Amino acid sequence: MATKVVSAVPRVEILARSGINEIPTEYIRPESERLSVGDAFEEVRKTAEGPQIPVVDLQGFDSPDEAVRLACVEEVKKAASDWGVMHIVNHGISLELIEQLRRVGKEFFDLPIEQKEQYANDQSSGKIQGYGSKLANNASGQLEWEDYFFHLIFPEEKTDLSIWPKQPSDYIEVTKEFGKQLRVVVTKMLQALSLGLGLKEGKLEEELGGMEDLLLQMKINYYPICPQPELALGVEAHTDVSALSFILHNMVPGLQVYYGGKWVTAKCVPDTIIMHVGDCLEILSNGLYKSILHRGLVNKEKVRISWAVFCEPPKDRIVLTPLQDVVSDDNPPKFPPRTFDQHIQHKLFRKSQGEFNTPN
Ligand SMILES: O=C(O)CCC(=O)C(=O)O
Ligand SMILES: [Fe+2]
Repeated sequence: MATKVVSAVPRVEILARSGINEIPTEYIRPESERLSVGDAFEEVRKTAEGPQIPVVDLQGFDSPDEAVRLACVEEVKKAASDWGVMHIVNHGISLELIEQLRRVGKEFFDLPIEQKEQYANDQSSGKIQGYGSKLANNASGQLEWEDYFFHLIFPEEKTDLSIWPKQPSDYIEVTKEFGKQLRVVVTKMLQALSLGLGLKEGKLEEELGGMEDLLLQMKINYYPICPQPELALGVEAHTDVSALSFILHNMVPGLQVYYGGKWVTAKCVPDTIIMHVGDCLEILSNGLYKSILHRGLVNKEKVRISWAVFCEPPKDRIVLTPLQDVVSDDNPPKFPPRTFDQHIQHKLFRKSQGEFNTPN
């Protein structure tokens, strides 16, 4: 008798398709947080006025004219130190490749659940790559309204293609190519950010492990339609532990960043990639570049898919500490030295102590 693959982990997609009008209590956010949560489509309309995530044009960075190049560095520096997040235009990745990436990710998530379950991760045994959903990691058992697929995409020799989707048949080819091209953008951004700190352009890249050891990890976030978007979050408020994170999405709103004491909903700006400064870069720059608090809203109308790529230093080999050139007697180090792994453990510990009381 054929047995059906049934996961012990509840998939949000199944829940969303079951026709429920009310979401289970595990997905309902605490009352204080709910005050600022709403349907993403309604929230993005409200953001039309007020401060907006800056749009940064990277074209000038390749200019032979030094003044044009420096103006671009200034723009990147300003956005990274004021907001810690920006929409990048003229990033250098063709729209065609981005469309292909969107297509193969969507085609994977369009597969029947049983097929996706064959790629299920197993967080309890440390197998973190693959298809997954958030497991409750605190006493309140709070869950997020999303399923995801997580895997390393660069450097190529560290990828494990055996766990990548085999369907659609060009998933691997397209995603590999995207990883390669995004890696070029990573170098460019790290160069601009290094120059912005008054450092040699290769400094941040070198501090983070360089071509061999800086890892690009991709998480495809799949947010099903939610019958009560004003009660749930797709991704709860957090800062990224990475050095940099890049986000593409299917032009459905959802991302919010906490700026100036308010949640600002990101607009869908065509032909741009969103880039966040993560905790590692905040540490290296001694807080000049900000790792901004952000979260994901859901909505009643459309499935949202986002592709987040986290650029991470090696776990144990590098000690992250504010760079010598950016600290002084007037600007002493704001962060103690920690490896990436120690930083993650420290954050988990603080969370388990209930220390992150997120703003409303
Ligand atoms: O879906 C998004 O836009 C944001 C996702 C995110 O913040 C994350 O995966 O860390
Ligand atoms: Fe994030």
